Amino acid sequence: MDLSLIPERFSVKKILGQGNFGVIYKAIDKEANQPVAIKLIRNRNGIHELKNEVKILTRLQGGDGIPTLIWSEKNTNHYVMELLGSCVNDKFISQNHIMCESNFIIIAEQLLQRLEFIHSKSVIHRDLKPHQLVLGGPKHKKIYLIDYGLSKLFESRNGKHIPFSERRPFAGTFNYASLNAHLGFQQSRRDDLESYCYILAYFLTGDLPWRISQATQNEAAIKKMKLSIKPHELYGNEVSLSKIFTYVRSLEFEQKPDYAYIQGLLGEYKKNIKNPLYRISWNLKRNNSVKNKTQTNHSCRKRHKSVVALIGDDLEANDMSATQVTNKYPEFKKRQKPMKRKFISEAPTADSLKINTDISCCVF
Ligand SMILES: Nc1ncnc2c1ncn2[C@@H]1O[C@H](COP(=O)(O)OP(=O)(O)OP(=O)(O)O)[C@@H](O)[C@H]1O
Repeated sequence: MDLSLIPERFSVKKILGQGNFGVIYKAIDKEANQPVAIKLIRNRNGIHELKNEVKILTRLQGGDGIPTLIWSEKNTNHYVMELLGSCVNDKFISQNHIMCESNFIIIAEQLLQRLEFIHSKSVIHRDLKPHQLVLGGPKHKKIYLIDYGLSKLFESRNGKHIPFSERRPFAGTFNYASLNAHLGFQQSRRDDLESYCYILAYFLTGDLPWRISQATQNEAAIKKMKLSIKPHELYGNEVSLSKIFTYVRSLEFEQKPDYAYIQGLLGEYKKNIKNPLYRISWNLKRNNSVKNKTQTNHSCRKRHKSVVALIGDDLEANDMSATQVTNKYPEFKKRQKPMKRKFISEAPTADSLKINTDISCCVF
């Protein structure tokens, strides 16, 4: 990586995270005497995306859960932003793809607020996925939405919506992209919300219908499944979540989503949570999360119901950690195998996309 253009003011310490386009470093801002994060693109191919990201981030500054931009300059290969904490997806994977219902609803509500905010600034994200949710703020209890490299303005300054068009190059990540994005339609607010629905299904069940089978790890198969997917296949008996998906799928291209309606449906889901917490907590025992999961009659969970129930009992009776649980129940461990994230330095090839469909993809 070419770190030579980073100003003296910043002293680079270590790599925090990597994506398809960039590497994120932790650094110290010597002037402000505070830690920061630097996003550096891997090669010149990413320069357009970096420029776009800085433009969009500038527009979104001040929004809740939006990383603060600290330093940027034209024609350079990096920018500096506020240092955030762990990626929510990494936490989720480290907890064996289990999320307690309190965390689930907090994340669902906060992500909806982030989307409403960015849409109010005429921005669509176009690459929503669990990796783009990072913890930050006081005690790292808030969800930040990151990575605006593929984002786009959907309306002009005077509020005129971009026109609908077809045969658009794909922008996004196959597993979480909307059906319209697969079909090559111009994206709009509704497509961010469809990706939102897939993120919710992933956090709720630990997977997505098209992720479960290795055989379906390619775009054509994912698109085919999304063409015929029914809400219950994503959310089981969670009626309120199914209603969100049905509503989102019914939105017109230019239609402003009714965020309050979606929030209301999340509220219905929330009513059924016993002892909800008001801040994110990754303490499995305290949240009684595995047991909560067994209480929800969901098709994806049903198949593993007996082993999950045993684990729930163990967690309660023996105060076991998640690692102890997975060691004791290899069947569970096998199911909860963490997804591998493959980092590539070049634009993704068809083959690499077949291996890992969580790679962002866009032709500018
Ligand atoms: N401000 C930050 N503070 C701490 N960690 C961060 C920050 N920004 C990003 N990260 C970490 O770096 C990872 C990669 O960041 P990002 O998604 O911006 O890279 P990318 O190359 O654009 O990824 P993609 O492959 O999705 O395009 C994130 O998942 C997160 O874990």
